[in-house]
Amino acid sequence: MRLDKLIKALDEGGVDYRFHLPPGISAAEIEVSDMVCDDGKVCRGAIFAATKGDRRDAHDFISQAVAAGSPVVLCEREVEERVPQIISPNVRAAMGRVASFLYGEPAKKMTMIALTGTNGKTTSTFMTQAILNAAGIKSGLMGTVQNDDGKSVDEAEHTTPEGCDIQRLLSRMAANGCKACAMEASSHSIEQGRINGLGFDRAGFTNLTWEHLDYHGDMEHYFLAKKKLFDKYMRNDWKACVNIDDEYGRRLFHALGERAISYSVRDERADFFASVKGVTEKGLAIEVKTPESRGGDEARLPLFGDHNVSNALQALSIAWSLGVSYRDSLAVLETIPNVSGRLDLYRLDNGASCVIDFAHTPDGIEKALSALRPICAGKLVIVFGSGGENDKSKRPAMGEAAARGADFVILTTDDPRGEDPASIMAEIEPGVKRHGTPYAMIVDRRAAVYEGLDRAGSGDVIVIAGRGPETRQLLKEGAVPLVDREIMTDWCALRGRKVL
Ligand SMILES: CC(=O)N[C@H]1[C@@H](OP(=O)(O)OP(=O)(O)OC[C@H]2O[C@@H](n3ccc(=O)[nH]c3=O)[C@H](O)[C@@H]2O)O[C@H](CO)[C@@H](O)[C@@H]1O[C@H](C)C(=O)N[C@@H](C)C(=O)N[C@H](CCC(=O)O)C(=O)O
Ligand SMILES: Nc1ncnc2c1ncn2[C@@H]1O[C@H](COP(=O)(O)OP(=O)(O)OP(=O)(O)O)[C@@H](O)[C@H]1O
Repeated sequence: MRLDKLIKALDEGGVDYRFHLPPGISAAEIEVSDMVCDDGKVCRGAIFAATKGDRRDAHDFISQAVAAGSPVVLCEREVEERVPQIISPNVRAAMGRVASFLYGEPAKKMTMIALTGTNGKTTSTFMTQAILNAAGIKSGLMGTVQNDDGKSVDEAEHTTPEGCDIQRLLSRMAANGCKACAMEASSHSIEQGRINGLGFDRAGFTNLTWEHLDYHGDMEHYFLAKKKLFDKYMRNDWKACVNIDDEYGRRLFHALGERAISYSVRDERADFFASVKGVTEKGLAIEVKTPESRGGDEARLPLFGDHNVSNALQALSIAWSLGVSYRDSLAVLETIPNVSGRLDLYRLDNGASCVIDFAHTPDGIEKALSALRPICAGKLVIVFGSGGENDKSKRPAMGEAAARGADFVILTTDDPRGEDPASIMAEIEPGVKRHGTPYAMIVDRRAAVYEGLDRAGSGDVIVIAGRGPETRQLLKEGAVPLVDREIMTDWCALRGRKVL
């Protein structure tokens, strides 16, 4: 796209910016084709968006970006480099809007769906995408685990990418024939304006529990950040699907009025309701009521836990609101593959089971353990830690949830980042001590998992929680490769055990 055309689009789109064009440069002679916010990713023709982060001010990298081929910068103050400058007071919040015009407003070509909430976003987003794809509505996906542009799948860096990365991904989805995009909207991304430049046709709210209070301060502000999605980012004729089993979900449901569709695993009056009729080692038998049926529709989900029934209802209600029959959706959910690292269950040849799960909040731990209790004939053991340099207040509550739900707790290291792993464990420990559950503290994660597996005999279930499919452990010294599933398979190899 020619720069003068982009500038015209920004003017017509009402974007708040000031344009600085150094003398002797013509905007009509500059081609821009991409936008990045990391100077290491600059290629010829890419606009460099200079954000201010927690650690660095990217204005310091503008000269490197220009040298690498950036013909234009999006920045917060005029800089010396002799390049055209799109100047905006908050680049992080502006880049999504600017990039949306650069990439031809790709979101407008698709049905846009955003799912928010503390837990369950990834799972519900996967389910929604699978249902839409099966219904012939080709759908892309953006989320914590991966980004899918309709052709290829890449590992994700963030739950919700930066604004320019969102728009680039959407343009690839549109080019690959996607008619919809199901994405996760984290509270950070809403608060920072990473989703600016987007409008949504459907949004979902899964739940709001203790997490990210280091960032939001308290639950009220955390809720208000999530609520902004529904107040500021919805298009005409939007609908929202809301979990009314959650206290904040009920509040949101009442605030949204007739736009809201409710779902519940507790309250039969909800628009979508499901109850668990049976639990086996293969999953759950559920009965479902929808706005079109009075109940009696049965389905077998290859998943565990009420929380996954809730996630299934989130996806079912979103798809139904887009015209997909609930029976077709249930058929898809009956064969849905497990989302990587979400209650991945491995049966070992000694009769024990090992489960890898991403639970990293008090509620996630509680839900994961209560999902596994019905299929645990023996002892339920949990191995987990808590991430460093994020919400410290949740640590004792995580310990308490683990001690309440498990028969044995092993505290260990998660991603300590710059913090001392033993100090993090010491902050979880008081919560564990509130119950009489026996526990151990083993700093080295591999040794902790080995200890859990060594303890597990026939009928026992050991849950390795907190990291799901993550591949790198973030230590003070830097990132090291570490995959929980590989620790389990290494243990099997060492002890001569097999995964069945
Ligand atoms: C690692 C880290 O601390 N990152 C925080 C930081 O991001 P940042 O990328 O701006 O980092 P920075 O190092 O300060 O760099 C500033 C800018 O300079 C650029 N740069 C930097 C170095 C360089 O050599 N060249 C260069 O161009 C960077 O690309 C960046 O644009 O500053 C941002 C603004 O305050 C934070 O949002 C961000 O948190 C990262 C993204 C993060 O993961 N935050 C978490 C809490 C988060 O957002 N999580 C949610 C999911 C939450 C959930 O639901 O669980 C998410 O959506 O991912
Ligand atoms: N609906 C739910 N309610 C409570 N806990 C859940 C729910 N769904 C999943 N969990 C738990 O939370 C963990 C993370 O689930 P999932 O990845 O679907 O959520 P998320 O919202 O994407 O999380 P994050 O944004 O932190 O990646 C799961 O491993 C499980 O232990």
